Amino acid sequence: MGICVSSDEKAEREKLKKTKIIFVIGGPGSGKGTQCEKIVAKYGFTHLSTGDLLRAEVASNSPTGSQIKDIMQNGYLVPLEIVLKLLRNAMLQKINTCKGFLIDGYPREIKQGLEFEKMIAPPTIVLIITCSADTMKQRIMKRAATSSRADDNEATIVNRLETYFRSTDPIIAYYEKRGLLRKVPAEGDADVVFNECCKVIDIIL
Ligand SMILES: Nc1ncnc2c1ncn2[C@@H]1O[C@H](COP(=O)(O)OP(=O)(O)OP(=O)(O)O)[C@@H](O)[C@H]1O
Ligand SMILES: Nc1ncnc2c1ncn2[C@H]1C[C@H](O)[C@@H](COP(=O)(O)O)O1
Ligand SMILES: [Mg+2]
Repeated sequence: MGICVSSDEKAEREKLKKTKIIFVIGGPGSGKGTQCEKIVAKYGFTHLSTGDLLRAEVASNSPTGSQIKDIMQNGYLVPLEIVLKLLRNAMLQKINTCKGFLIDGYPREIKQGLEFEKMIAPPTIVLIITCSADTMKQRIMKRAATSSRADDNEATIVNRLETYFRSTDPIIAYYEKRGLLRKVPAEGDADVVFNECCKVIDIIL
């Protein structure tokens, strides 16, 4: 017997497939959130950061929040099922008003990308913000002075960088092969980086 899909669910899937979806990836502190804010201001897209969704879950003291708190505090990846469920729900909440999605911090592994396509839709492009590990570290340590993030500390940064570099090359190769990858160098000033992001986005509008 086939799986029964309700007409509401079919309509949601169709809407998600028609919406522009930009994955924004890059190392910890590379500037994903900063660029997404600028893109939102110019293009009116909806910004969803998986890190923000997970931090909100921790702050809510839900059972899932308790399950992932230590993982995040130590700079490791949260299980895919948890991240994707939060992300899909957040997308569905915005689908009727959204001009396009910026999915910040996802995918962190190829299987996240594959499962997203199965459950939601393929990305229109994958924007990768690139800078050196030293630059990332310096940016996070500067942010640590004012952020309340439990993972903005030297010990966790080491793990976050290791996690990033271990899992990212296969993601780059996978989306490059499909012609979806767009690289934006991010050593420079945030406005210079933004200018490069705009060149990439203007082409898909
Ligand atoms: N191009 C830039 N030049 C200098 N500082 C920057 C630049 N882009 C972002 N920053 C600063 O670096 C810090 C990290 O930026 P941001 O939060 O956007 O990174 P992120 O990739 O979202 O990090 P995370 O993965 O930890 O969420 C912030 O304090 C931000 O103001
Ligand atoms: N896509 C993700 N998969 C697994 N874990 C994730 C994902 N996005 C965020 N996380 C966890 C692990 C990260 O160290 C923290 C903070 O994310 P950030 O993008 O730096 O805000 O959350
Ligand atoms: Mg961020």
